Amino acid sequence: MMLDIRNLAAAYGMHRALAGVSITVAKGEIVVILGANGAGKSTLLRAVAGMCEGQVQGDVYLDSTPITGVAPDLIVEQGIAFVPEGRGIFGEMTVAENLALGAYSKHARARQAENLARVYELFPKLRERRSQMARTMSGGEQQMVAIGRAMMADPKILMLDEPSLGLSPLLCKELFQNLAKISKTGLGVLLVEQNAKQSLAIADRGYLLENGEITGQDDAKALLTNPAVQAAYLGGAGGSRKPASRTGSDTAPAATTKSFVQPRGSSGAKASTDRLAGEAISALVARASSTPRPAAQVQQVKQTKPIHPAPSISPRPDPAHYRVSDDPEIKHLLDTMESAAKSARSGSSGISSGYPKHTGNRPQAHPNHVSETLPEIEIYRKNPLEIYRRDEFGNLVKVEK
Ligand SMILES: Nc1ncnc2c1ncn2[C@@H]1O[C@H](COP(=O)(O)OP(=O)(O)OP(=O)(O)O)[C@@H](O)[C@H]1O
Repeated sequence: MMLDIRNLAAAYGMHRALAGVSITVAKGEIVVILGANGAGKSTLLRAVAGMCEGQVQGDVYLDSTPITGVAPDLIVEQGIAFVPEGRGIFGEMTVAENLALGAYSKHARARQAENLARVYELFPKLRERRSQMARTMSGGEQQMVAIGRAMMADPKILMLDEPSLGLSPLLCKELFQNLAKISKTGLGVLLVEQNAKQSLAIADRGYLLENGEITGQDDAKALLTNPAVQAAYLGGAGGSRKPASRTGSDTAPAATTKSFVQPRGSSGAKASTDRLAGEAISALVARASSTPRPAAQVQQVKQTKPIHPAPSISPRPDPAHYRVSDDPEIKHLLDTMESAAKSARSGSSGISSGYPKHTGNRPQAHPNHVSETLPEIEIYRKNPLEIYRRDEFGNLVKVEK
């Protein structure tokens, strides 16, 4: 087995995003992971690529070599290339320059010419447009650049996070046909997709990811005809391709979605609360207090009532003078978060003791000690890659994405 993911778990502070995930991808195989928004699909790919911002536990093997805890650039060097959601290509660089960036590892540099020929053969349009600025390319062409750049790393496994996002149906079709061509060259493809129909059509196997856990797996053809998969992902009765959003509609219940894919016991409202779990309560209150809340947000918070039963609600003050920290619901929420944060720091939640491998330099609280000071802020973010180009005077100028 080329890629072997065993028992992978990931958590962002208090929020568990993945648990016990095991997935395999063989040489030349296309494997698709289907899941609702927030199911943990991106976290899974980022964890395998060594780029997860949270704490990761479990084992990942590439051709039987363990790669868990290895730095992202070394994972690329070992043979896993990752095309993130949003592509991440450099708009102010030409197509050829973007492709060349993909061959930065020693191993890939040695095979740069060969890989470039392979990319141009797969995507003849990239050869035609090699001198064009990437930002002036269409969405589909930019996706080709992103995939081409990943292939310049000479990978054994290509991982893609929702590559069809934002593409027209015609371009989606072309994209999936291209992925099928790529797999025929011997690469294993691990794909996260919301476009279940077209991705399953080219895939060999698929996994269903629900609330961070694998809840089903089968041959792609069997999944295509599975009534539950059809209902949840293929526009069947009561189904929805985007059952829950992480952003604006977080708090809206996806009542029409079948429970087969709806994240269990969670909602967007809980997830967004958990995202704040690492931040100091004092900072949250200070930030909230200085920001008058617009009326629309008042409405959203009210919708969280079923999840966080609030104390009785007093009449709303004048919205012009409204301060978030005065809201009893917010106070209740902050109190809950603070006590959760305290118990996590005292070791009772098991999060800090359960994720020993990648916790960085975070100080570990003594198990019996409950700190009286407020929690410090924890930031799960790594520096983005920055690229500079020399101008005609020899000065370095940052190339924007
Ligand atoms: N950097 C982060 N910090 C805190 N929480 C995060 C972070 N990234 C993701 N999460 C949370 O982890 C959970 C899984 O997120 P993830 O992005 O992996 O889901 P997804 O299945 O890829 O969703 P989508 O289809 O919307 O991209 C969500 O609840 C999300 O809010």
